[in-house]
Amino acid sequence: MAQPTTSSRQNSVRQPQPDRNRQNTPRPNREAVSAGPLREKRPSLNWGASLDRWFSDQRSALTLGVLLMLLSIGLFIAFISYMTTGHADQSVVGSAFSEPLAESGTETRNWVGLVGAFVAHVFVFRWFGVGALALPMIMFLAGYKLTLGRELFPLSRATAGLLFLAVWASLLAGYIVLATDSAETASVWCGGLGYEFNVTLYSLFGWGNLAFIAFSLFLFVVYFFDVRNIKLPSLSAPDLAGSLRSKSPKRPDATLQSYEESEIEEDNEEEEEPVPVNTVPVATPNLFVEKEPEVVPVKPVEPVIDNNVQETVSASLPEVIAKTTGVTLTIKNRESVTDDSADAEPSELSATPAPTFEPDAFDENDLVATHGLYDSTLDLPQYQYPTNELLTDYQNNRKAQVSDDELTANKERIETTLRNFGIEIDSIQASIGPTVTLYEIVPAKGVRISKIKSLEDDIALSLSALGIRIIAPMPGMGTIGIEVPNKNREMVSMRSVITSDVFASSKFDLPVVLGKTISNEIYVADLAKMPHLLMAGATGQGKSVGLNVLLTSLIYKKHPSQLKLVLVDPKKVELTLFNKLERHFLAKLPDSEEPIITDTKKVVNTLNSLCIEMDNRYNLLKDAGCRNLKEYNAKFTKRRLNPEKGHRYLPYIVLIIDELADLMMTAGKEVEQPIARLAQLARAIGIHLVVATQRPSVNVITGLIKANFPARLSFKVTSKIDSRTILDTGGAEQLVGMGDMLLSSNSDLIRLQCPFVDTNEIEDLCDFVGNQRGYDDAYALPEFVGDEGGQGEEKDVDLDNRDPMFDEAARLIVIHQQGSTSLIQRKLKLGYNRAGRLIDQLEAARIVGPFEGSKARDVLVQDLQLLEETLKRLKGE
Ligand SMILES: Nc1ncnc2c1ncn2[C@@H]1O[C@H](COP(=O)(O)OP(=O)(O)OP(=O)(O)O)[C@@H](O)[C@H]1O
Repeated sequence: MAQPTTSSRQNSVRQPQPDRNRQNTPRPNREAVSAGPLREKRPSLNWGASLDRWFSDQRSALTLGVLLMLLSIGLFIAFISYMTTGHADQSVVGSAFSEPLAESGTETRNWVGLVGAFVAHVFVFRWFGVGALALPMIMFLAGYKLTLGRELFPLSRATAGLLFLAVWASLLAGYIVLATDSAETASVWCGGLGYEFNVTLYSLFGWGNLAFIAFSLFLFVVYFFDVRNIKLPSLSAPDLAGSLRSKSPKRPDATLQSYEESEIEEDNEEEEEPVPVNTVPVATPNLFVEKEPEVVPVKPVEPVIDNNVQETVSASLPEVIAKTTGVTLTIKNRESVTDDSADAEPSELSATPAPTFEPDAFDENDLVATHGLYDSTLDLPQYQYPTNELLTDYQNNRKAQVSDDELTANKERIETTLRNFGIEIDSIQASIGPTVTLYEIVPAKGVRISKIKSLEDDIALSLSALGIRIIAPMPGMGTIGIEVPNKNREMVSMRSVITSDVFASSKFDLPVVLGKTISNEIYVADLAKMPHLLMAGATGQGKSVGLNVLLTSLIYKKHPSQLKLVLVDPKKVELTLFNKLERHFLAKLPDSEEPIITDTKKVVNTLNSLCIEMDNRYNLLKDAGCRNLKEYNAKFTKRRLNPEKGHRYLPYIVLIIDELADLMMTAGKEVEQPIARLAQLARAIGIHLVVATQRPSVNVITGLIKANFPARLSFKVTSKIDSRTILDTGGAEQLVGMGDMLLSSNSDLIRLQCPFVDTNEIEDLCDFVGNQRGYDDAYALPEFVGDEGGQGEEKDVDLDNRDPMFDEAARLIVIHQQGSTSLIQRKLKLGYNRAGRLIDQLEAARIVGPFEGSKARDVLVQDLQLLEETLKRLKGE
């Protein structure tokens, strides 16, 4: 027989085929189809792919989902019906195939007819008995997921659980049926499986097979709920009552917020951070709870009866066990709690503090599939980025052109001056910048560059201009540059740079627009890469405007959830306008009233607090196996980091200090050390420093500070020495003020004109942002108790009234030999305040040494044995 030719096969492929997915899959270009190698495109050859396509088509999923739900309801009714009418139907089902169908159909008593009776007969009578009900439940859950795209309960776990219960219920019912000798009437409850199994087991163990059935339940509970240990209650009656009460009060539909509100009422101090208003975590507490779960300690709890709160949580299996047997199971697996009980704090299920609680079944794939990527901006979903109209359009001042006459005259003067000193030049070219014009000279062969450089003052004199700067040689150009200030300079408006393409399309992490270069290009830098910036400039030369420009750039580009500012303003007036951003962009110490720090003592505390934040962040990065903030946040966004282990989205923190000189005078080493420490280490974890000073002298910009600030920016300074101090080279003393500046970064020196932003514009900007809905409070930095605070508190520590977690914390500290609050915080999952109180108590008990700045305290007890003795002594045993 003639085989079809290749072309005839191709033709058959090109025949119009009914394709259900046509609307979803882009239709291939006709020509491409006819011209391309068609053999590979034959859809009929790849069943797997077609099936995949069919499933990925939302219409198919919807159809299948609804079908499954309908079937599950039908089956459920059929099974229930069979359990009541099964006996009557058994003969009908038995004779169904020997008699006409219509006849059998009319005889059947099942509510879902003959089919219902038949299916129920198989599943209920032959197999699982009452356990068969699990089947329609599983089908319903699967159908629900397919139809609505989300899960009522985690499907795989629910299926596993229900399948177990199906078998187990059948076994238990089988046992009861056998024990009561009621197989004749009640075998429908246990099904064939349960009955036969029990009969077999009975012949082996007698009535002891109940132990087997009970043990199988125990095994299931252990593995399904990942139970690690059983704590027999050593609690007194009120303790137990307290502990049970502490876990049960819950509104059935309690959102995370409402839960936290009640927590806040209980212990206001425990609050660590403003609760982010992120809709995703609110709806699904299984996901990103930004607040660390607090372990509920076992302590006598005063009965608190809250009328709003009812014990309506559907008791989970471990709870039932706990209530009925008095044995508390410590549950490790968070997901074991069903969806609505996921509202519950994990540790609430344990009557004993459970520092070992580590939810490890954190299935990020499931989470991303169900909820999508984490979006920090959903904290403030309505937030509007500032509009360009808030900034003034300085049309009139736009261009200050240098006239041709001015250009030629300057060129000639330069040439003459150089010739007068015996220097010949081959060519001279001018490029006009906003503030200065650069004359680029190609010197004749044999001219020594140093000679030209030494003529700086003479050239300035002949041009009768201030602020001439000679760049000899121009880096990478083979020319010599002479910068001559323009008579009429251009004012670079903030609006013109913000609206520029370079800035608008910038993908930098922390883009800051620093100004215009000499060739009129807009210069945008990434503060995250700098990674810190030192700024100097004599008074009135544009430093404050420069800081405002920097802040404006960041506020224009960043969402409040991504950036926090710590503003230090010892001059008290420069940054006050930014007060309005308190609930959006500012960060402050928990106890401080003012979001902008003006008091030196507070500055020291804030800097140390940032060091703690840095340490905390490093610990988080270490746990997450990430090298820097970007990787960490990317991982968090993909929901691969478990918030219950303390992980959270980490915003960038930019610390701005407006006047370092003042601080160095009043606090010296106290500020120098944390600044240097932050500058050395904080880049990777997203804390960046911008430090400005009027006096760039060596006792302000010390070697320690300078070494850690590779990017430095100088406005006009008063002397060459100052210029050297800040830039390591002269030149800043030659600048012409009003935002004329030199940026030294990676050994490049660039002259820039800083944009101008006026106070009115800043005011409008801050009003615009500040009037929008923000967080409840400023971003809370970790609490830091200064030296004298620590001393004072020591007297207040009452060791008779120790924290319930005291022993646990002491053991932790001794095991790790590290007296750090953050260790307690992380390992015991406590708030900062409570961890701080614990460390004070540990100090009072002489388990740790006194406070030593941002370093961890000494641990005074060497091993656990000694510690246990100390603990006994404290208890008076
Ligand atoms: N980029 C700029 N473009 C145009 N004019 C500017 C620019 N920067 C500053 N000026 C002018 O210089 C004045 C002083 O600037 P600014 O207040 O920033 O100085 P400062 O260095 O902060 O002074 P101080 O240290 O005394 O606070 C401004 O009022 C403004 O008129």
